[in-house]
Amino acid sequence: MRGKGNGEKRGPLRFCRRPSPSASAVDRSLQLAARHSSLVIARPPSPPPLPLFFSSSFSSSSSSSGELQNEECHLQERPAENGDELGEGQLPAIHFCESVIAYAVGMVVNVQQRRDCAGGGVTATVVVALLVKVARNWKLLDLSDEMPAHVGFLGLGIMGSPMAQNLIKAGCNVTVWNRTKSKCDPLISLGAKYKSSPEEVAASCDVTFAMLAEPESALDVACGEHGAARGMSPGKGYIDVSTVDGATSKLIGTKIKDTGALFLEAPVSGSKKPAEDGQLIFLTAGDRSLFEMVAPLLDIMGKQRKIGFLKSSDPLNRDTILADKRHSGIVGAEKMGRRTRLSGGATVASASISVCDGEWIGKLLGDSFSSTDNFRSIRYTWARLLSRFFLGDVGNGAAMKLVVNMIMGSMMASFSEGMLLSEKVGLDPRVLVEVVSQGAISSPMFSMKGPSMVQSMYPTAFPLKHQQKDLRLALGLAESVSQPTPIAAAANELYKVAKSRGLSDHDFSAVIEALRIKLQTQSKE
Ligand SMILES: NC(=O)C1=CN([C@@H]2O[C@H](COP(=O)(O)OP(=O)(O)OC[C@H]3O[C@@H](n4cnc5c(N)ncnc54)[C@H](OP(=O)(O)O)[C@@H]3O)[C@@H](O)[C@H]2O)C=CC1
Ligand SMILES: O=CC(=O)O
Repeated sequence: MRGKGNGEKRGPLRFCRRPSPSASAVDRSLQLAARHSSLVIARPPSPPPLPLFFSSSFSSSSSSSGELQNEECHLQERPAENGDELGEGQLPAIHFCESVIAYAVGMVVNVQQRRDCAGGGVTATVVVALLVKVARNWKLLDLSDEMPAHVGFLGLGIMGSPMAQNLIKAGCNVTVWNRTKSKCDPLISLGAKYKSSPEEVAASCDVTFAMLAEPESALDVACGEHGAARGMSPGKGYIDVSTVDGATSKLIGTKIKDTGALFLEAPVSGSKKPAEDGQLIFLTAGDRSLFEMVAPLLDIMGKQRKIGFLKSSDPLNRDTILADKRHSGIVGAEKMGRRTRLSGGATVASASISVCDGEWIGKLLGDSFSSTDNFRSIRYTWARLLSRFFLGDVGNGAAMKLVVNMIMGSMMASFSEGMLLSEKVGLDPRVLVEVVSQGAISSPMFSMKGPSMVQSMYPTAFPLKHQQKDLRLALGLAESVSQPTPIAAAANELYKVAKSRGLSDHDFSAVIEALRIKLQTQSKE
């Protein structure tokens, strides 16, 4: 028994239960016992199957209106890696133990009663499972996953606000601070507490996230006069999710760790919309134990995909399905009939996936189905692909983020150049966007931003000034290992021109305006 109610102290760090626990093995045992009682007594619960991990790549096609029509998911069997976790379908160990306890005690009761008929076994197992459930509800037996009870959030800009909001909506106890206090108000109205300095937030919370503009503000908020470090102490944790360079991150990490607290750098990939939808990718490094403690929080803010595998006696007739954490069940799958033989002899099918709000579509294993209930009768296992990566020592998360954003900044500059060239030679740039979206260089970024770029509109998701900052920091990183990066360097110059023309707070796709200015200047000469 581990007593740890909401906010209760357990050692220095307080934990609470996950806000939305998934159905436990006991719940499932009860459902199973009710529906297939012979299964419950016929044999003890099976051990968790060996973990299977798959890498996936997605390509999407879009309609002429640019709307996402479907996604195709290709899977390849691969060894387990950082960021992988087993899904529920594979019975995490804790749920397995619960089932074993329920079953074993049920058998003991059964034997003591000297009843060996099936009905007695079922009754005993169901009674014990019910007792376990009651004990769990009364916190006499708590086998659920845990997460830090009090969460601080510093920096409520484009990214920080929706991230903190998702934590609040998920039931976390969140305390916020932002330099401009008015940005805290919408979160306070959702239930967040407010403190007037980073120090006070850190002092009152178990873990504190920070999402600041650039290295200087990240450093100031963490280590300044009333910075978070002053409120830190052993058992607490500081997670900096801002995009900064490795040196800044190391400095912040050292100051935090000097207080006895734990530190994790965790910059995110994904912009305003992924932050709102809880679909971010976390690139973490630092204290592994803090990474594990805050994993449930990262999963609230971050992307999760669940890939299911229908079991079939015919290895050539296995199907893959994809679930999305925003939906309670599998979001939908449509059999394509295309199958791929993969390395190691494993065989999985390709399936095209459509999100359809909980309703089933398509066909699996040749059977039509239209409801979640129908699906539940099909045996399947699934792996959870999590979008949080633990990359080792502090600095590696920052470096990964800078490399990714260096590529992104160059891609956007190149896309802009192509759009202007297509215009110049008399092509319709809207058609270019469509052509690009259908081919090998398609990217959600081009499909999302292309249509508004054609209209010279740049609604801010990722501010141009931050993209230029990332290019600057990436060039510094390259310099530190003497690697030439001519393409990124050229792109950086364009973003600098855009900044000097007052486009800092526009979306980074406004870099096309810097090219336009160059064209106009040239034609005047
Ligand atoms: N937007 C995006 O698509 C993404 C951004 N990022 C990165 O996340 C970080 C935040 O980005 P985003 O939310 O877009 O940026 P915003 O510019 O919207 O927000 C910046 C935040 O930093 C605060 N801040 C700035 N300077 C200071 C300072 N001197 N002292 C205290 N606080 C300060 C701002 O406070 P105030 O409100 O008072 O100005 C605000 O809370 C950046 O590092 C960015 O590169 C990462 C992934 C995607
Ligand atoms: O840092 C920006 C992003 O979109 O990721």
